[in-house]
Amino acid sequence: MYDSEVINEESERTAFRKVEKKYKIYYDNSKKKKIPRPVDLSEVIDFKSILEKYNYDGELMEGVTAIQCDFDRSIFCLENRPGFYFIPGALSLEEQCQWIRESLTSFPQFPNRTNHDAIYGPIPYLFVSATEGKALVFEERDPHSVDSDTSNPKWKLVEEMDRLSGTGNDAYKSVKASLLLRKLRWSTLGLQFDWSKRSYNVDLPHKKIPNSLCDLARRMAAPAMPNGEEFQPEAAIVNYFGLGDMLGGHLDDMEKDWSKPIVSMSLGCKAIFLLGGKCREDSPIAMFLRSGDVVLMAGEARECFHGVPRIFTDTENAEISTLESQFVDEDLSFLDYIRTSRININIRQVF
Ligand SMILES: O=C(O)CCC(=O)C(=O)O
Ligand SMILES: [Fe+2]
Repeated sequence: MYDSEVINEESERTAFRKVEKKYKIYYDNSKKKKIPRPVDLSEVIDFKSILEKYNYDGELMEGVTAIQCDFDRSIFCLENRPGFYFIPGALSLEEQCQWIRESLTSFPQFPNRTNHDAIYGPIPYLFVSATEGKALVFEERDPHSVDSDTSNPKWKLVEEMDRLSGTGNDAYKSVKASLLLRKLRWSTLGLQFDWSKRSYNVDLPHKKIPNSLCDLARRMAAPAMPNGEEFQPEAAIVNYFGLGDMLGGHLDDMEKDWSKPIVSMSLGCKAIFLLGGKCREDSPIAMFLRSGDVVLMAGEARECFHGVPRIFTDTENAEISTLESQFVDEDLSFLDYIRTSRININIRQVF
């Protein structure tokens, strides 16, 4: 579902893939610099300008509707994608900063799992280690050992200088924490998903999603909940994107009840989101996702292919200057990270 590298030949020819390729970053080779190929963004729906125009004269573009409910932000829907909701600027700057910090520090911590677990086991304090210039030294796992204690990694953090001076022991290999941070692609909160079985495994050790994130998700989900029920956040996936990273077209079909929304929050650099139809042959609708935007996918929209073909990290297009100004007065490591990254937190009710 998340492996954008594995795109089989058939899907190479679909309408979804065609649009994905249109927006994906390609470079034109010049002698010295890699220059991103210009892309025509005129067909990308921009809910920020839709909101500005709506506030100004009450007008909406064709195909877009506004829903009336007792929510303190404007919510837009697409006529031909029932169950899809877009809440531009739903999160305050403080909320954005808070969830960026948590996404980088506490969320990738055991028992939450990350894409690194399969190779390295849990890595504590990855973000801090990266900013302190540390390296991780791994002890080769003994293939005959039957150690099942996954909370006890077989490696230690060392100062970069120690690493350079060498351990003199060939059984060790090392990798810079900063490289692992750049390669962090996802972490999972709450009930853990077993990718190999493509299902939630309630027996895997897990920690509840933090209450404040649950409260936020419940509040955001309310407009899309059937019969005024309360959303129960049980699992979340945090996606981390650097320049050139994309999330291929997929469906999130592992949760039992599709009438409940997926609450999806964008943080950091601006991205293009593609919302397709129920098959890959349906041409997707492209829209911008900015830091603080929230998207809800419920009902029929849960059956629609979607993905993120592009993030923008250049100053003109990333649109994170206000977010940057929040981070300048504190730890600059968050600022460094978010300048070239996007984080998405999507929260699900599983049962
Ligand atoms: O990054 C996004 O905005 C979408 C994420 C997503 O679709 C997912 O994790 O299932
Ligand atoms: Fe998804």
